Amino acid sequence: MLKREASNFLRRLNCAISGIISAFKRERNLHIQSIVAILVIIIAILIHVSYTDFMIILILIGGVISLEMANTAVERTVDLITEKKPHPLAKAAKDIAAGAVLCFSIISAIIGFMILYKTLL
Ligand SMILES: Nc1ncnc2c1ncn2[C@@H]1O[C@H](COP(=O)(O)OP(=O)(O)OP(=O)(O)O)[C@@H](O)[C@H]1O
Repeated sequence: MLKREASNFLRRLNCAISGIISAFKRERNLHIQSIVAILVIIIAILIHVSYTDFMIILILIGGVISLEMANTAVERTVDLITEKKPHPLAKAAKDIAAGAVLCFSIISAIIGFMILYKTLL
């Protein structure tokens, strides 16, 4: 029983890792966001942000990257269903998913600058 649970967990973990690899292979936005994330982490370390601020930065980075991956999943599902034929609902679904990433990215950038400003003051 426990062995089956463990094997199911490993199978799901393997699927999730495949999903991450698949998204990173094809999504240019994820490459850009990852480079920005690495730069932000390096700057945060160099200017000695507080432990709490560093955790906030990690949550924001995780949020942006996770939302981008969810956006990618929406895009691929829409393409699968519509076979890339134009449809107003397909447009709405993709635009709303992209809007969610934009909202969180803007909030993250604002919080990032607030942390930078507070730390350098
Ligand atoms: N089937 C469709 N019907 C109507 N409009 C669509 C459709 N597919 C895409 N669009 C419009 O084109 C825009 C770009 O779509 P696309 O699938 O190229 O996504 P993207 O945001 O450029 O992401 P990526 O380049 O990573 O695939 C969407 O945001 C949407 O407004």
